[in-house]
Amino acid sequence: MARKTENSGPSVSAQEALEFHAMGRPGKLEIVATKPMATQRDLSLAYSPGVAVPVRAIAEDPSRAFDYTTRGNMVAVISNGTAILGLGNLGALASKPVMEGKAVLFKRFADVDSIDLEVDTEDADEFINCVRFLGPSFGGINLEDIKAPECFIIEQRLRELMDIPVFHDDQHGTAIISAAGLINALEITGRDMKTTKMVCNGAGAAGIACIELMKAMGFSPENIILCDTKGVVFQGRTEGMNQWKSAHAVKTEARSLAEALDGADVFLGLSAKGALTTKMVQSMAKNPIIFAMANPDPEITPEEVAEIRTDAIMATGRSDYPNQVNNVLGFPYIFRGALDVRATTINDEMKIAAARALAELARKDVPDDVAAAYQGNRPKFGPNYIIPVPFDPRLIAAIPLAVAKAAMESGVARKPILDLDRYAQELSARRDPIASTLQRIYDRVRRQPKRIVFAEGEEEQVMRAAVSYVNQKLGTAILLGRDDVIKENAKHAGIELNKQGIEIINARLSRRNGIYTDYLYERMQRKGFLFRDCQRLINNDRNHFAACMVALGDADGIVTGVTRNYSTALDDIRRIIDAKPGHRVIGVSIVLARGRTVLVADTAVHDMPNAEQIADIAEEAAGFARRMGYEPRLAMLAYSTFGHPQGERSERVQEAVRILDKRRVDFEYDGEMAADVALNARAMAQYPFIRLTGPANVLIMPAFHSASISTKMLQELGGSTVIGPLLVGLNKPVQIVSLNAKDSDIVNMAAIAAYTAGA
Ligand SMILES: NC(=O)C1=CN([C@@H]2O[C@H](COP(=O)(O)OP(=O)(O)OC[C@H]3O[C@@H](n4cnc5c(N)ncnc54)[C@H](OP(=O)(O)O)[C@@H]3O)[C@@H](O)[C@H]2O)C=CC1
Ligand SMILES: CC(=O)C(=O)O
Ligand SMILES: [Mg+2]
Repeated sequence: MARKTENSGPSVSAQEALEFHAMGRPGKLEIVATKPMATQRDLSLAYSPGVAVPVRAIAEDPSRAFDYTTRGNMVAVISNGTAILGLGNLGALASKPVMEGKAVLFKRFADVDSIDLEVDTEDADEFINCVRFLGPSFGGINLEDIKAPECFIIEQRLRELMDIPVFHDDQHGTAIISAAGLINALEITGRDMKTTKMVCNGAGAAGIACIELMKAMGFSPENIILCDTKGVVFQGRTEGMNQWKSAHAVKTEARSLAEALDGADVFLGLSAKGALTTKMVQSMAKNPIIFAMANPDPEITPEEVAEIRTDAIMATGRSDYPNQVNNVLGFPYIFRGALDVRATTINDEMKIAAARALAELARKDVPDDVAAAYQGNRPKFGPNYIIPVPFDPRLIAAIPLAVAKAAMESGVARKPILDLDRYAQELSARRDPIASTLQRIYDRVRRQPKRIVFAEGEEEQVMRAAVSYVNQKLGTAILLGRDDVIKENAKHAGIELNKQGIEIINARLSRRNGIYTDYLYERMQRKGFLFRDCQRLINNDRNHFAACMVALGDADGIVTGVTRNYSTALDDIRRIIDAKPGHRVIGVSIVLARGRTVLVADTAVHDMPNAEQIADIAEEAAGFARRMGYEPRLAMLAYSTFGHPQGERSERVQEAVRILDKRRVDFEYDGEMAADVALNARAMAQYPFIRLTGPANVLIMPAFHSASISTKMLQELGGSTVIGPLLVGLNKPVQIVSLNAKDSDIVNMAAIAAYTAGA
C-alpha cells in the first residue's frame, strides 16, 4: 500500500528558499547569446546592417523566422497571478518566481527556451488583448495559474486568435498526467473505460479539463459525476453554476459527494484538502482508484486509505508518495514535440498521445541507467507504480515523439518530421545527464544517509552547506571547529544550527583526540614526525582530525577545501588515508557545456604522468564514469592525432594506448587524438579506423597542466559548469572543494562523498 516514503523528497526551509532565489544574480534565469558578439564584423552581422537581410527574408516569407530567430524554440510562460499554485490570487508580480521556475524547467527537461511574462490585469479581455499580439515572438504560449472560470475564456479566445499552441497547463497538463495514471490503473484493475464510473471532485480549471479529456479518450459521459463545493453538478442545478459546469451536468439522484461515490470505481480529487472521508472510500467499488491531487495536501492521505482498504490504487500530487501526478511530467515534453513540428495548436489527439506514451512508459521494464532515477528501487508496473517520475530520463524521447506524431497525423504540423528514428535520437541527446546523475546521487544518499565531516566548520558557506545537507535528509553533518566561534558566526549570518542532524566537534576537546594522535603517529613516525608534531596536527589542523574520524569509522566522508588550496588539503588527507588497494588516486572533473557532459581526468593529482600512469588514469576514470551512470568512450588526448605531428609527448600517449590494448580493458578508448577530433563527430569521421563509436565522453589529458588549464578556461570563457575535481581512488570518501566554493558546491561535494561511501 502506498505509504509516505522514508527519507522522502527534500524539505527546504524558508530561509534556504529565499537565499536560493537571491544568490548570485537574483532570480532563476538569464539570456545568453548564441552567436559571437566580439568583433565589428559580428556586430555588423548581428545588428545593422547585416540584420536587415533576415528581416527582409522574414517579411517575404514568415516561415523563415524559424530559420533566423529564436521563435521556433521559444515558449512564453504567462500568468496574471490570480491562482498561484494553491496560494490563491496574489497578483501578477508575486507569480514571477513560479513562472521563472517553469521557464527553467522547460530548459532543464526538454531544452525549450522560455521566458516568463506577468500580465498585471484580472480582466479577461485586457489579458487577451495583451497576449494576442505576442505571437510573432514565440513558438508557443503556456498559460499558468489563472483562475477559473476566466482561464477558460482566456484560453479559448487566444486559441482562436493565435496560430501557435496556447496551452493552459493547470487544465491540460493535469488532465494529461492524470489520464496517463488512470489508463494504467484501469489496466491493473481490469476495467474498461466505457463502463468505469468516475466521480471528479472539483469543477475548476483542473477538474473540468480532466473530465473533458477522459471523455475524449472514451469514458462515457453518463458515468462521470462532477462535484464542487455545492455537491453534485446535476442537470437542473442552478446554484453556483457556470456554462463549463453545465456542460458536464448529468441526470442523477445523487446530490452529495458521498452519494455520488457509493459504488464508484474512480475518485479524481482536484478540490481541497480533506474533501474525501474514509467512510466515502469505504463505499467505493472493489479495487477503487483514488487520485487525491489537491496540492499541497491531498483530499485524503494514502495512510488514511491504507487504514481501511488494502485494495485501492492511490495517487497524489506529491513527490513523497508513490504515484505522483505532477504537471512537470508533461509540459516540457509536450511543447518540445509541438515546437519540433511547428504545430499550430495542441489538440486532443496530441494530449491523448502524450497520456498514452506516459502510460506506456510505466509498463516498460526499467533499464539500469533509469533505475537510478527511482531511488535505486527498480519499480515494477503495478499499484504502486502507475506513472514515471519526473527524473525518468526516458521521458524526453518518448513524450515529444508521441506528440509530434499525433500532430502530424491530425494535420496541425506545419513542418512534418520525416525520419522519426533520427528524431528520437536527437531527443535523447537533449537530455542533461549530469542533472539526472546528481539527482541519482542525492536520491541514493537519502536512502542511505551518511555522516559527513564538514572540516572547515567555522566558515559561513560551510555552515550553510551543512544545514542544507541535513535539510535535504542526506544524513548527519559534523561541523569541525570551536563551538563558541561556530555559534557566533552562525548567529551573525542568521544560520539556524540548532537542529537534529548537525553536530559540532572541537578537535582539541574531543575525547577521540588521543586515539587520533596515536593513529597519526603510528603512520608518520618513520616519516620524520615526532609525537608532538602529530598532537599539534590533530589539535590544530581540521583536515588531519577529519581524516582520522573517517579512517577510524567515526564518520563516513569528508568535505573540505574552502580555506586551503587543493594540493595542501590533499597532502593533509593523504597522510591518513591511502589509495584503495589496486587503485590510483586521480581527480576527475565533470564538465557540462551546452547540454553535453564530459569527464576530464586527471585534473588533480599527477603532474606529468608516464605512459603506465596515463593508462591507470584511463582505467580509473572509466570505472568512475560507469559508477556515475555513463558508458565510457575515452579519448586519450594530445596535441596530435594518430601520429601527426610527431613529438615526445604524443608518443607517451600512444604508448598508454598500447598498454591499455595489452590490459584488454572492457571499455571504448582510442588515441592519441586532439580535442576537436575527440568531441566532434565530423572531425572524427576523417579517421574511419577510429575505435570510438561516437564523440568521447571521457577525456584523458596528457598531463595535469593541460587538464587544469582547459577545464578552468572552459569554466571562465566557455560558460561551462565544472564539478570537481572529484577525488577518485581513495580508500575513504574525501572531496576537496575550491577556495571560492559556494554552499551549493559544498553540498554537491558532500553528497558525492556520501554517495561514494557506498551502502
Ligand atoms: N496534482 C496536480 O498536478 C494539480 C493539482 N491541482 C489541484 O487541484 C485543486 C483545484 O485547482 P484548480 O482547478 O486550478 O482550482 P480552481 O479554483 O479553478 O477550482 C477549484 C474547484 O474545486 C472546488 N472545490 C474547492 N473545495 C472543494 C471541496 N471541499 N469540495 C468540493 N469541491 C471543492 C471548487 O468548487 P466551486 O466551483 O464550488 O468553488 C472549484 O470547482 C487545487 O487543490 C490544486 O492544487 C491543480 C492543478 C494540478
Ligand atoms: C502544479 C501547478 O501547476 C499548480 O499547482 O498550479
Ligand atoms: Mg500552475
